[in-house]
Amino acid sequence: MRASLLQIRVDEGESVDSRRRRVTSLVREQAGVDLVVLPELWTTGAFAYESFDAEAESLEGPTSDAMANAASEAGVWLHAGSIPERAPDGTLYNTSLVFTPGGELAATYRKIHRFGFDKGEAVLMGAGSELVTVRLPETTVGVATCYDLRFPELFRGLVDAGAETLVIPAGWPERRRSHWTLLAQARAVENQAFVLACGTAGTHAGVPQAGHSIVVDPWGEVLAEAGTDEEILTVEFDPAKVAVTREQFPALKDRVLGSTSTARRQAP
Ligand SMILES: O=C(O)CCC(=O)C(=O)O
Repeated sequence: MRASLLQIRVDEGESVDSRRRRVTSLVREQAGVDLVVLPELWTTGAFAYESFDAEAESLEGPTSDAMANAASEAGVWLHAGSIPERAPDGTLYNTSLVFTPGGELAATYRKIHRFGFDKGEAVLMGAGSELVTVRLPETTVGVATCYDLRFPELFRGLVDAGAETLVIPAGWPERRRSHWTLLAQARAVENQAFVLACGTAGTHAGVPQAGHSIVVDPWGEVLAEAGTDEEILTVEFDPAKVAVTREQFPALKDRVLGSTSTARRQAP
């Protein structure tokens, strides 16, 4: 299976419209790969909080339209990263869009863990609540977004739902790049799954982006890693390696869920 991660440069020197046109062309040029992945909130930038409201769109908005057309023109599965979605009730969500090679919207995922603590995305957007997997011909993809990477229980839920390849669009800051790489490898090792994590390049809202999009195999080996600037990272991988790894080193079968009942019995 071949995948291209499009590590898009997101900075204020380029308008949202111009970036949307540029990214649409880049997706069209990926004909021949099976899966294309874009980063989180690449229209606005993940830290451009003040533009979320103005640039929010519905699931039938300009980004969704452009991505549907680009996916069908290229004939690829497209994880189009995420958009600031305005839901019918007015709530904003950080919503990922996955398109089939025919350009149909196969799945949406509203980011569950919002970043910012008591500001930014955490107060401007609503939280998703549903785990999402998508069946591709070669593999079952589990989707998560950026800050979700820090929450291993979400990924265990995706594995329980059948995920073999974990796709994670992000707008991860340069300041915590070491966490990004470490956590991507950790999620791959502990879940014995491929991890395809696609970040952004550039600087927006004063936050330099880490870049370093990364593809990790179920043994934790890094198959490909981008630099810091805009880059297309194309990688070939064998989805069958997930079953082989899980069979040869069946750690997932040894999961034991802890219980608090023992501790309660021992309490005075
Ligand atoms: O967890 C981090 O360090 C970065 C998360 C983030 O930037 C995001 O979710 O947008």
